[in-house]
Amino acid sequence: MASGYRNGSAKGGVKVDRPLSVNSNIRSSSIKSKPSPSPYNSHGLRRSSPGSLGGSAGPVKDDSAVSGRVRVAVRLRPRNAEELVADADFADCVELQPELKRLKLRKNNWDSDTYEFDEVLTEFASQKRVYEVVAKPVVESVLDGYNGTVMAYGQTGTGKTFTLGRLGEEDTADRGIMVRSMEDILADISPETDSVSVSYLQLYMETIQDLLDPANDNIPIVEDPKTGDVSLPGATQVEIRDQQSFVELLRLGEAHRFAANTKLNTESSRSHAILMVHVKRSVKGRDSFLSSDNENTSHLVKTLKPPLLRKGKLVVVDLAGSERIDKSGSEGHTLEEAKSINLSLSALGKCINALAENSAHVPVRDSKLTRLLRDSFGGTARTSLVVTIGPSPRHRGETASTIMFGQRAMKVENMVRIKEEFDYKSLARRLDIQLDKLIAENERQQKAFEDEIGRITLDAQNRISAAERSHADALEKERLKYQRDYMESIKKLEEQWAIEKQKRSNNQNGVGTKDGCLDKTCNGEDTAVSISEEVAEVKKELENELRLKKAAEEEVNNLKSQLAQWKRSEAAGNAEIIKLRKMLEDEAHQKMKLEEEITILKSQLLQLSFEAEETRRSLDRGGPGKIFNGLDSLVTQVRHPHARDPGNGHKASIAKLFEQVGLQKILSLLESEDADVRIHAVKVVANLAAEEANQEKIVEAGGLTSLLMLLSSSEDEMIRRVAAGAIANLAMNEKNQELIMAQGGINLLSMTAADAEDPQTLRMVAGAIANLCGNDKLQTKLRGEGGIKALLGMVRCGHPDVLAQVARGIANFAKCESRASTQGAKTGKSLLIDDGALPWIVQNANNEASPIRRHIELALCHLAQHEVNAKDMISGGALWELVRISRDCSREDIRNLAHRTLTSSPTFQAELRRLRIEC
Ligand SMILES: Nc1ncnc2c1ncn2[C@@H]1O[C@H](COP(=O)(O)OP(=O)(O)OP(=O)(O)O)[C@@H](O)[C@H]1O
Repeated sequence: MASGYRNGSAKGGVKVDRPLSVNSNIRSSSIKSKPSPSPYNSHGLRRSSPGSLGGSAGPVKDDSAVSGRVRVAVRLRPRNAEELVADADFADCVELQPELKRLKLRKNNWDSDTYEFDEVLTEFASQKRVYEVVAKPVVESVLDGYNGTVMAYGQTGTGKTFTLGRLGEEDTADRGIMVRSMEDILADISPETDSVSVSYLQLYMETIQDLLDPANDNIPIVEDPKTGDVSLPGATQVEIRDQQSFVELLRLGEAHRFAANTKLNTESSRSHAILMVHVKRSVKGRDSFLSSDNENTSHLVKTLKPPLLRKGKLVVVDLAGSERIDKSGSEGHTLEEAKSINLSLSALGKCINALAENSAHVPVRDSKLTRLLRDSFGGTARTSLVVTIGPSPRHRGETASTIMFGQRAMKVENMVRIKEEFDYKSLARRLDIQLDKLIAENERQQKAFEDEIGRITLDAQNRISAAERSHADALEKERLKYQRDYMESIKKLEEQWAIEKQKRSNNQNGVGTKDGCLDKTCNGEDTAVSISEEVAEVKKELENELRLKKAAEEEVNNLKSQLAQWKRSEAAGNAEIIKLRKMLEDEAHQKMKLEEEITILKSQLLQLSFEAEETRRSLDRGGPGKIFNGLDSLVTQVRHPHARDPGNGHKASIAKLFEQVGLQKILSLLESEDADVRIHAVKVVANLAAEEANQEKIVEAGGLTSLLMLLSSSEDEMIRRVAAGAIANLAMNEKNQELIMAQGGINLLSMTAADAEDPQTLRMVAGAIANLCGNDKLQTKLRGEGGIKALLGMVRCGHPDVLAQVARGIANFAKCESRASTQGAKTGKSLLIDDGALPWIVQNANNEASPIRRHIELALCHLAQHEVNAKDMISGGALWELVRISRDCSREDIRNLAHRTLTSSPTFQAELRRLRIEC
């Protein structure tokens, strides 16, 4: 409202309290002038009567706001019974000059102030006239799509409710503005395209209550920050279809309104009542282009525009009475009510003053009343105010204050604006109907088309069958004709033959005349010759026919065999296609399997490259043989106590020792009585075992067995540590791995692991087991003999070197398992999971030591490649780690592997979807 109020200007040039002499006869009288006509001093209404507040009407442009001053009428109530008695000896405090639209407020018997209003309604003014001048122009505006307000202000008991809310059920002449407004609205709208709905509320003690649903008693005011429009979406809105239901609603609302019996009014309203009438109208004429009868759909689409919807809102406000608390005799709760009413009315007064004076600040937020009326004063609505006054000189002060309120309100300029918007809903509805029609039409055409095709096909088929039939008939006729001709010619020939035969026998019987005999004989011979020629010819023809028939039969047979062959080859072709298709499917299947294998091989390659890198780093640092670095000097001390040969001489001296002493001898020293010698011997063996070239010889010579013996029998931890280191070196070779397992190595290593405290011993043991974990054939045995548990048991020491070996062992094991699962050699979930490795894996998946982290990341990827592990991994929290690896792992290849693994597993995918995690 603040902006709305601020926009108000005093264009009307209202001069308040500036005395203006209008009649020299009236001494000391003064006129409080009516504002000079503003260029926009009309309501801009087409239908308002000349007597309306609107005055001369001018059209309002649809799309722009125009200035519209608040119109104010004053209405005087007739003396009531009490006043007729109490004020019998006194003149009224006001004198009205309706024709001049002036009101004189008596100061005393000889002096008065004169005020001009837009309309002055005497105590004799009918309700009809009051409606027509105060409200009708506003109602018409609302019907045109503007917001409008009609409000009554005045001292309690002066006729506000009488003016606005009278239902007029006993005497229709008494109908007030609310009832008459709805009558006009319902008469003007079209029920097919327009709608009217109402809300009825009261503002009581700063809370807004629904008069149509009193339980709804704390309705918030919602202000659109863009448009400044105020609405009460929490209020009940009832659609009105007829006047009777509206009157019922008003009666219902009135029954819920707070009222009290005060000294000044037995039925005094203690709340501000607000009736909101929402009028929605479709603007005709603009949407004719949407006619669904239009056959030409392209034309329809080209001209498609949404229809316009005009949304006018009429707000009728029956304010609670302004009153002097002492006069109204309010006390207790009624006193509180009175204070609240006065507070809100005074907030309204302040806002109107600020607007009238074009003040920069309008205190609109001081009360709910002013917030509700922000559009009515200084906003976009057409506003008409009726100030009601009583005649009693005893209430002159209140009457004067009401008049001043009205005078100031006359200075408030609103910028009235039409509320018009595109009716997309209606457009959508229409388009839906249009679309349905088009679809139905399309279906109809489609059906007609299909019917036509069917008809043509049937017709063609009939014609073909008819042609085939007539062709067959013709052929048959032809055949019969030829057959008949043939039979006839045979018959003729036979007859001829019989005649000739007869003739000949006759001739033979007539022998006696020599010449005649001779002649006859001669003739008979000629005839016989010609007949036999003819017979020969017929025979020839017959043979020819038979040959042709045979040829035709052969042709038919030939065609038949061709057809059979063609059918055979078609069947063969189909079989070939099926075969090829099957091959194609097999190929696709094979390809898929190969792709899977490639993925696994890639992951294994990754593992191997990682291990190679680790080994290289380890070698750079001194490697697993680091603890043996001192051996050279130790051996030298045993064998050559004075020698000092560090660095490069180390390997050379061991090799020399190997050559000089011989392997058997060195190995036998492992069982020496002398503990020192045993220590040095085991170190020498360990050093030799670090060289791949020596490993086979050591094993062949029984070195592995001796080293394993040392693990089980030696009390000395150093010996056990070095022996374990040597075994770890030997365990790098696949053949040795099997031997170690066969000789119960895993048990011995497990026992050593369980007893040892020294991290370096544990590191050696873990390294040995980790190497064994990398052997595909030993998986089940290693696990069965407790290898995984031994490995996991060593994590208790917490030393990063030990943890790195454990992680390597787990990664090796997971890799082998993954390989076995892919090849179908293993079903069921991972033995690592069965042995409880998952929690440690998950816990260390993000270990800050990169060797541990990398091994575990790889182990997780291997485990995740098999759907059978997915559920345990999810419940164990491994999914989060996989997601982390797929996002954050610094190694792109591992990152990609994790991502591939996650996206190819349906179980992981389902869980990720459930958790709404993008991967
Ligand atoms: N113009 C009028 N002609 C006849 N009677 C009237 C007129 N105006 C008011 N009255 C009567 O005066 C009394 C008080 O009127 P009304 O209740 O409308 O006053 P109000 O201003 O609404 O009072 P409040 O503010 O206390 O609610 C009613 O009995 C009403 O019938």
